[in-house]
Amino acid sequence: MIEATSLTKRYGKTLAVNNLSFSVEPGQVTGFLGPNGAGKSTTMRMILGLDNPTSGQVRIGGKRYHDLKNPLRTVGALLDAKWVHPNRSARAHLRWMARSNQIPARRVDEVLDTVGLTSVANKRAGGFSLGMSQRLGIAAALLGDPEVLLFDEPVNGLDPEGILWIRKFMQRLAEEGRTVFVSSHLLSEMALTASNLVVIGKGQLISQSSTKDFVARAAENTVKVRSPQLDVLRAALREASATVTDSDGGILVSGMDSDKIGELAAEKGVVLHELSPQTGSLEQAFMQITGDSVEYHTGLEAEAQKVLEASAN
Ligand SMILES: Nc1ncnc2c1ncn2[C@@H]1O[C@H](COP(=O)(O)OP(=O)(O)OP(=O)(O)O)[C@@H](O)[C@H]1O
Repeated sequence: MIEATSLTKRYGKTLAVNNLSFSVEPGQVTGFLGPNGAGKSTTMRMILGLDNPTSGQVRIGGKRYHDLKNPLRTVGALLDAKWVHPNRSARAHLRWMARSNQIPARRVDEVLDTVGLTSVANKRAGGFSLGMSQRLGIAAALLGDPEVLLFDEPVNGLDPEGILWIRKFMQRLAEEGRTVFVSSHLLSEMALTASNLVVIGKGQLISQSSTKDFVARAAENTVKVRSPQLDVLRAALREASATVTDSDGGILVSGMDSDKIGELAAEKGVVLHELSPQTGSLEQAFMQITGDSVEYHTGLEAEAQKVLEASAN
């Protein structure tokens, strides 16, 4: 369990993390979502004692990182996959880490096997692909068999196979009862991976909820309607408190789902030519939730679509 209370970090004039409180429970993957520059990495560094809060605190299993007797046995982290001596083999790298943390050498082969790197254990880590480096980083995080695992943007730059592997792996770690906290700026990826979300923007908490609730809130749909009797329908919808805007020869309705609109049309004897829920508005809704000044990567419409498809399944 991770508990942040009024966590604040200032770098000169920049307030990177601002009065942030949240908790991360064991047994599930919790996504840490926010746009680039929102303060995710800074928060993770404070959890790991790599940076000191300006004020507030964060505890892992009730303790501050610096007060943990054997930190690697309590918390493992993947922050930067390329943090490996390039001429060392994967096995030598892990043995060196194990030695410096009083972890038995036999654990090295166990974690290599867990992440599927046994066959390349003696190869130079400097020659590894990004996907293999990520696996090695995860093996290192697992060396102390920790209860709590942190992953900072673990799927950045990975191919679809690598992304799928990491997603399944994190879910497996959570099923084993561990606390898994993973940061990303991609809503679609988090919607597929995490069952809970801590969402931040400009260093502040925007929401902490289940992923399902967050996506439902972000994806509040509009419905497109075409009809030869639009005037009648428009008036009936407004009377029923739905919001109606004209669009492309038809109307867009929000505040009422498609079932209800169809029933209302039937009641008024209105012929419908189209009644289609619009799902592309997730990005906009998400931007509203996360604030006006955030910058997201392009391609979010496609991302939004994937989220909606996944949440429908
Ligand atoms: N060591 C530092 N010195 C000064 N400013 C910093 C430092 N580290 C982070 N910042 C600033 O703090 C803010 C939050 O950065 P942070 O890296 O934590 O965000 P992030 O959500 O992890 O973003 P990204 O996904 O881009 O890494 C940014 O404005 C960043 O420029």
